[in-house]
Amino acid sequence: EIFSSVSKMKILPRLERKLLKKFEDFFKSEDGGGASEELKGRIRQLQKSNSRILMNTSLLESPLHAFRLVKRLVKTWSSVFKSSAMKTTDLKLSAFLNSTEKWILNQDLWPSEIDMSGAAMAIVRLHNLYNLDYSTLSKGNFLNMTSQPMTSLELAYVTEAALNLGFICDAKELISALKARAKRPGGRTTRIARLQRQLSHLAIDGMTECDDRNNSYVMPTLTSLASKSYEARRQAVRTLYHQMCRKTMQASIVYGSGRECYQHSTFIPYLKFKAEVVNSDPLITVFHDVISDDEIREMKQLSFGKLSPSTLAVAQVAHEQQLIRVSQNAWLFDLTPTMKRVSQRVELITGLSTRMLDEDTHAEPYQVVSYGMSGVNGLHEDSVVLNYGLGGVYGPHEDSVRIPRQSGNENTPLLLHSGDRTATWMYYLSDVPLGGATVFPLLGAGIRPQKGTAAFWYNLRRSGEGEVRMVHAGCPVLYGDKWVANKWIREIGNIFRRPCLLDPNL
Ligand SMILES: O=C(O)CCC(=O)C(=O)O
Ligand SMILES: [Fe+2]
Repeated sequence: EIFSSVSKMKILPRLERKLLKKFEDFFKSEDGGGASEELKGRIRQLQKSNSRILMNTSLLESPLHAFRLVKRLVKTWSSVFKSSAMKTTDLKLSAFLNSTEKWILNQDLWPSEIDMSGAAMAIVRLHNLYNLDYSTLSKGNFLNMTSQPMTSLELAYVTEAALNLGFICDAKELISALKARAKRPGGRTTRIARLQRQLSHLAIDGMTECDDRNNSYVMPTLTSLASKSYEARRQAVRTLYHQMCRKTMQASIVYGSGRECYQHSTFIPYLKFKAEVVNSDPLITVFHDVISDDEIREMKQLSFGKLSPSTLAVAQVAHEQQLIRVSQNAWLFDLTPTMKRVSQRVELITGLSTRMLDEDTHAEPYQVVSYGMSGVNGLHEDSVVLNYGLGGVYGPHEDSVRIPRQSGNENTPLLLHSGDRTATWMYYLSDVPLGGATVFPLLGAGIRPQKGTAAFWYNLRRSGEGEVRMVHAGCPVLYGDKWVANKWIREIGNIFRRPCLLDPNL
């Protein structure tokens, strides 16, 4: 699928193939006489790895394979260029190496060190959150996919990523795996000593240990939570969020207490939609088969060139910054007949107006979100948009913007005219084989993405106050590609369709 974010990753083996071809051609040419057997051997080795992945690029939907490919392109290739340039005195070979390295580094999609550490971080985040086993990983297995065992160097990169994320527990497990290897004949320990030093610094900085792995954590009541500090509340929500992500990993599409199925009618008599109540109070509903594959294709097509890294929401802790939102988004207006029709459907089903006006608009344009690893380090913001589709995530947040979250909040002027985001309608534009559920930590409810469905809920109470229980999050994507389209429906244009009530409890 050309519009998927993993598809950019899938272009890489073809790019590597072109690079290999340049070497092959050079070896065969008159100028190639100076190439050593060693260099030819390394290229043959790389050809083998390249053909393996070219034959089955869907392997790259797995973070382990993705990491290994990026590592090869960044590290192995740079060592090929550097060491052969150092070892040779042949001018023609030097010139070839020089120009070829320049050529490849100029390819927009060619990954950099940042992408490599981003891929390693994705692996750690996924292991941490879903309680996966590092000894399985070090044997080269990720979920149900098997491959060659990881090298110590690869493991060390992943360990470094764990340390950079401040994941002490994960770093400890990885260091033990490295130590077990060092005991074998020929094992090396210098790298381990360095990683261990880094780990002890982290511990001194007062980072907590292994706190999130608790599956039996029970949410304190909302009233008792209200008296707690902001930090304590945030931590409680995070723990529940992680718990919910684990619970929904392999659940059926809808996970919640109030499951109930019904035919949702519209004012067009024959037009009914299958609906499922995910949670009854506050209400969260999932609607099935509300957007067709053709409509989805058009929506992705329209956003493809417009995707840019999502701005990060508030970052509380420096090292957690990258955990909050790893995705790209594009804004789409109702400019085509398809988009108009897709919006009318939202109106038909919810009874709310999605009319877009210059001022006092009833709804926002679609925010199409694709979860990838661009922006992982917050460093990528200005560079070429890369989206390798690894470990995309959106941490717990509320969609309503009544309380400006940051000074200079960009939403404030819009808020004055159109009111808050009364309701959220979210189309799911892809299936996600593993991970990537939308979860509501305070309600114990969750929705697994299914192409063609949509979720709907109100962010405000009838009194106009924000509904704090609607905190929700997108779980990290373990495998596959995730796309959603948000339609936020505004308050003022819908005041008669959803009248306000004075009772703050409603
Ligand atoms: O991707 C998801 O599941 C949630 C997305 C979301 O909450 C948002 O974009 O506001
Ligand atoms: Fe949201």
